[in-house]
Amino acid sequence: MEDLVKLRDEIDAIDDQIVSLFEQRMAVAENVAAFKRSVGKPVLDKEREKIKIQKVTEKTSNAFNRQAVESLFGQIMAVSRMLQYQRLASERTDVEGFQVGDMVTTPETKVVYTGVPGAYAEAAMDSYFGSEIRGFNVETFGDAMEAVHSGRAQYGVLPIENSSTGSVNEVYDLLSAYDNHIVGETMIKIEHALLGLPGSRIEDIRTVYSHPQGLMQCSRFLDAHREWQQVSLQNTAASAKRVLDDQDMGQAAIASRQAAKNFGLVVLKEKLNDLDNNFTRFVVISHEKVFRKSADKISVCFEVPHESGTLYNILGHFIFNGLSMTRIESRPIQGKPWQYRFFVDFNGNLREQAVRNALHGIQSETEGFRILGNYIGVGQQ
Ligand SMILES: C=C(O[C@@H]1C=C(C(=O)O)C=C[C@H]1O)C(=O)O
Repeated sequence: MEDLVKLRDEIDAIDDQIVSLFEQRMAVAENVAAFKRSVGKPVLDKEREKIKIQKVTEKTSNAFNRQAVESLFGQIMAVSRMLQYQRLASERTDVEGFQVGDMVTTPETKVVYTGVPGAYAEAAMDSYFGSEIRGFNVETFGDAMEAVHSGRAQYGVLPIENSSTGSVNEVYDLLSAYDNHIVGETMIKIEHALLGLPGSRIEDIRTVYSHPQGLMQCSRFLDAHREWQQVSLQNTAASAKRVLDDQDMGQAAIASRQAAKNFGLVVLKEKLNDLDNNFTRFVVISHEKVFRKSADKISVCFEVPHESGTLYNILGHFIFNGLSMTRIESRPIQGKPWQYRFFVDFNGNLREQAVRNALHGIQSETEGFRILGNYIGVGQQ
């Protein structure tokens, strides 16, 4: 025991030196930040870091320490950069052109959703905006993005995630492709039903239409009817419309009860989803770069270089600045096999310094960085 106390004393003495040297190093890093600001040089200097790692690892005496020193200095330089980003971010007044603003709607405000009346997106629009707006529908998610981008609609409502089947990939891809921004979100409970023509019976069904998500969310029910042909359409309400248009007793749609009402269909079976707790989260988008003072959730996207440890370093900016991530998603980058664009949601407001620090660092160390929006998040069930 005596020995352990002695050894720990030794470690303590060494640690005192490490802390003191670390603080000296950080003070120099601060001067580096001031110099870089004066000449307009970026914080990250990959070449210098590479040489640095080479030099310090050469000074080690065995393979274990070589790897340990590489990792340790990777970390030391990462915090040195974070300090520099903090200094530089505190001088910036603007965050990517986002302005504080309120969402004002009037009975003339045009809001676009995808699908035909009765689509879940229409229900999401109603739940977010109420009835005092002018909603209109388009066929595809791309059409909705385009309508918001061109100003034909002030807002758009698009599904982004389902609690049982996950992300709506196409909407993620459109969010990164278009210069539109998330200004709100809403969540609705999805309850699928099997809809047929009046007089049709489950025994006669041969073809079932729905959105791919609708088919996926009812996979257990459909498994029990494997002889049915499953056909994907743009959205669930369009599937109901198809059944009405074709007037074929052998066809059914998986859609909402509301869609049955809208298209004069009958409910052949209710509660089709595998899970009773089935929610879809919708984002509200706008072409304007606005956020509310009370906004508490931020979505960003970026690409990281195809090198080991890069994502780890980027996520370090959230952790180091005390920000809590709520979601991370990745999508393949078109034309760059096995490279990914990441989408991260985290809690915060663009006016907070910690958020600005983190975003400045992430922006500087990634490609194609974008703030997708800062909005009021809905409680995830
Ligand atoms: C301190 C600097 O800024 C960054 C941090 C480094 C470090 O802590 O050693 C090295 C290179 C830069 O990425 C610098 O440019 O020297």
